[in-house]
Amino acid sequence: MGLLVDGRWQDRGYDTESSRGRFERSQSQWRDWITRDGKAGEGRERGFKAEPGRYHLYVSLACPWAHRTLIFRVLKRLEAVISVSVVHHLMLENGWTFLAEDGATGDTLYGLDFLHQIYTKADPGYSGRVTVPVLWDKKEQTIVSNESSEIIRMLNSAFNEWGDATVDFYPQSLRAEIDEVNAEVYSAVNNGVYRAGFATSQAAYEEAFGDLFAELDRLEARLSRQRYLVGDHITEADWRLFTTLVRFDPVYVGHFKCNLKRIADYPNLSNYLRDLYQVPGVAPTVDMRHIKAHYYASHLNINPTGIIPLGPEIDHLAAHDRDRFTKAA
Ligand SMILES: N[C@@H](CCC(=O)N[C@@H](CS)C(=O)NCC(=O)O)C(=O)O
Repeated sequence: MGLLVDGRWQDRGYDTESSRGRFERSQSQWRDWITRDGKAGEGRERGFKAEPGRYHLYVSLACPWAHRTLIFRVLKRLEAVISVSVVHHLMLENGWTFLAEDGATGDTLYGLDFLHQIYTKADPGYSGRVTVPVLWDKKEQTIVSNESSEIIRMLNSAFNEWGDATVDFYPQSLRAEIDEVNAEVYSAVNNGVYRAGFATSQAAYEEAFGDLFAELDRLEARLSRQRYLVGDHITEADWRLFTTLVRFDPVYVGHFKCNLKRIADYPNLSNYLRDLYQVPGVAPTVDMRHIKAHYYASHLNINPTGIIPLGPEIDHLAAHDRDRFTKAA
């Protein structure tokens, strides 16, 4: 694990010393927008026009943030419109690499060795973390965005001419509620598992752990009343929660010490997880081998032997009971 400083790669972990053992996620630095007409996003200078074949995603199948973008690409039917490269699941001294083994594709655009070279191709003086997902513009040869929450909004609305315009995961009328749910889920759950797992003080771990399970209890109650997080239609909020839930029992319970309960112990959350998993197109985006191997073998500060546990056994294709809401409606 490392980062770029003035364009030079340095092998360094997260600094938790200055924050009393707390893991604090850095802000993503590339925040431009692809729009239908090519106008720059609000407060931005560079504009990017939606065009088929122009853009590319660099993802890891292990990463929950990158996973969101893959789900949107599939469900918005953008596979032929936006191409993808998959990094290798191991992230060690060189960060994410393009070793083309075990389901990783290599860098299908330039044949580079490391993801950090994509960042320095876009900005030779870049300082910061080298994260997936990256939304890349093949025409301008630059990064449009490395912020998954914004990339999924672009995929949701900018490419409707070529994708499925009937699918809208961020409808105007639900935006305020979606944003509200996202904010809670982000800090306590999506980022919460990392705050627990990467904490280097007992107090920081316990704080994250408390926030996480309090929020899972609230979500369990919410999902006892309605099929999805925001009513009876799947929205962006559901996909953002899904990518954390699907990793929870196999990885976060053990590796990140989020072990008060498993998702399997929450009837509504576990049925909801199966419901989302069974949406056509979603299952192939879930690569449990990459997920487990990445976390357990890349974070050697947490798991020094790199041994990847074999369990648990989970059947995401088992029946779920979520139709009960639709039928009652
Ligand atoms: N805010 C970013 C976070 C992305 C992120 O942290 N990705 C992780 C993988 S799960 C990563 O690439 N980490 C490498 C690092 O921090 O050095 C987003 O949502 O896109």
